[in-house]
Amino acid sequence: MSNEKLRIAIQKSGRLNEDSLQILKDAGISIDNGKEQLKASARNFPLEVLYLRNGDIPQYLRDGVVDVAILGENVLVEKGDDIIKGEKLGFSKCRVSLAVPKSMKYNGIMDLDGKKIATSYPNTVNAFLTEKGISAELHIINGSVEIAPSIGLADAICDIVSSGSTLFKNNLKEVEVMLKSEAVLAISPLISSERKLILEKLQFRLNSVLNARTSKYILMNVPNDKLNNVIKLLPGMRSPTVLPLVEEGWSSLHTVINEERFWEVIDELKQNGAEGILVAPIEKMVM
Ligand SMILES: Nc1ncnc2c1ncn2[C@@H]1O[C@H](COP(=O)(O)OP(=O)(O)OP(=O)(O)O)[C@@H](O)[C@H]1O
Ligand SMILES: O=P(O)(O)OC[C@H]1O[C@H](OP(=O)(O)OP(=O)(O)O)[C@H](O)[C@@H]1O
Ligand SMILES: [Mg+2]
Repeated sequence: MSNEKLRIAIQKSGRLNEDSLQILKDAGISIDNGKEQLKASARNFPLEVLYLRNGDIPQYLRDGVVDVAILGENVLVEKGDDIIKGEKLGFSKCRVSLAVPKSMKYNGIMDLDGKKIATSYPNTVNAFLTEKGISAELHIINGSVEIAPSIGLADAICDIVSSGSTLFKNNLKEVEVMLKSEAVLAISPLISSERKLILEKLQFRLNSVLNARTSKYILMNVPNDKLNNVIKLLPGMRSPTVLPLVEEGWSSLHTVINEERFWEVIDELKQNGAEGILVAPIEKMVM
């Protein structure tokens, strides 16, 4: 057997760290995790994990020092346009937005022409403003961007927004959403063909976890004369399973459904006489 290992970078500490370790764990990969260690190996998968600062990861990918990473899409947009974007991982959802003081009358992006904007994402802002034909002066800071307007450092800011509470607390309002982001698998353009084979195995496992996370296994009892209506509401993996109940005229119907779709159709299921609806989590889902 080859000793080849895939090198993955994940955030050392911060918002992505915990969910990144969790998704690897759910994919059946156990990592010996001395918290102070900056490098660790997986026990049961050919994977070496490097714990790094997010902002440094695009350069490591570019140089081929790491093969793959878990990173916010927003970081790739800012400084990794040569990095290959893989699977979206469904966590750390946020947006990168422009915000101005609540008291400012904002009629459109032209109101920012000639203004000063504080941000940690200069390339993203520049690309956005250039496309709109706006020129502004950027003030680059690495954190606490939202206080810039209140201390007279800038007229507007560009930063990450999620719940909006940081903007609210700083008397700011979101005026333009420049991009939407979530954690993604980021892949080095220099990855070797040998390691690519390991990456494909990792991607297969991650996809099984992701499919399972967004799907539910549902069971319900349905009167036979309504079965066709109910089946039309529920597209399954191939098609639903229908089993007769002991009580005549009734069937038990089993299927897999996207959780959002389930909430969309629940009222119609009930209207069609479905009873005893059970919804169960799925641990892994191989398509
Ligand atoms: N409030 C938020 N809600 C959801 N996701 C967020 C939020 N803030 C940041 N993120 C996402 O998580 C990523 C990591 O954010 P975090 O603040 O932990 O790290 P950082 O300070 O940008 O990076 P570094 O590891 O270099 O210190 C961001 O790039 C973004 O994709
Ligand atoms: O819309 P909200 O839910 O309030 O989230 C947005 C805030 O979260 C991030 O900061 P973080 O807490 O990661 O602090 P940091 O600046 O130290 O990275 C981001 O830079 C915003 O300030
Ligand atoms: Mg942050």
